[in-house]
Amino acid sequence: MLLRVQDVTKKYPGTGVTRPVLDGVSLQLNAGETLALTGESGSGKSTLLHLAGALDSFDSGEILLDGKALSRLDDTGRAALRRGPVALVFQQFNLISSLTVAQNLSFHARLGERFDPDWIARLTERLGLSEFVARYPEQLSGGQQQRVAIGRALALRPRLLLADEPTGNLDEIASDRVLDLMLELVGAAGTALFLVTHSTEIAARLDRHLHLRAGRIA
Ligand SMILES: Nc1ncnc2c1ncn2[C@@H]1O[C@H](COP(=O)(O)OP(=O)(O)OP(=O)(O)O)[C@@H](O)[C@H]1O
Repeated sequence: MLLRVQDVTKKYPGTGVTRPVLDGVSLQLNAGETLALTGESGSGKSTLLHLAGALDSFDSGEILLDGKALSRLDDTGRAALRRGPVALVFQQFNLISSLTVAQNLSFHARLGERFDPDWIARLTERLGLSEFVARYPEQLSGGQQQRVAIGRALALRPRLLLADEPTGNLDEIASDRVLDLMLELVGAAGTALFLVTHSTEIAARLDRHLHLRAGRIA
């Protein structure tokens, strides 16, 4: 079992909201498996993804990644996770504006000492980024930036890719193409994918599909 979320609850303090945002959520994800999470706006999808990526803390329950309890990790342990086993793609791509496409693609992999030039060359080619490698993010379209963000995450050959609406800014055809590529590339890297989406069509293409309703798996 790669990811195990056990009865997790989460409240955001200071908001005056007493109902937990996540209210006893449990799920499991095997190595190499793809899982879609849908749910209405505000149902807690992004919160759950953030918790799985050790970006935020939870109030009770436990999240185990490769058997490691996330509640017990300190900042160093959390940072180490994101330089190797776990990679994230969010709707805001967070590309580094002072680095070229080629440098953005290899940045995290170099930091995590997982730089593999052949794999990055394959990602660059498959993601259709070859002609843009010398450009800076601001010289790219939104869809091109999105593909760089996906490539940068996969450059790590992570065990788990957490993706929050990674095709949310694309039209249907572009979104299908990017999803095809993501599925191909996570398959090639043996990476498990945990993907938040509003689209039931996208969700249907993954191995499994869970739905979150008001902080609970429906
Ligand atoms: N940092 C925060 N502080 C306080 N409340 C928050 C914070 N982040 C999210 N929330 C609240 O938690 C709830 C769940 O938010 P979350 O972003 O997880 O939902 P979501 O299902 O991903 O929504 P969407 O589909 O609109 O992105 C919402 O009611 C939101 O207002």
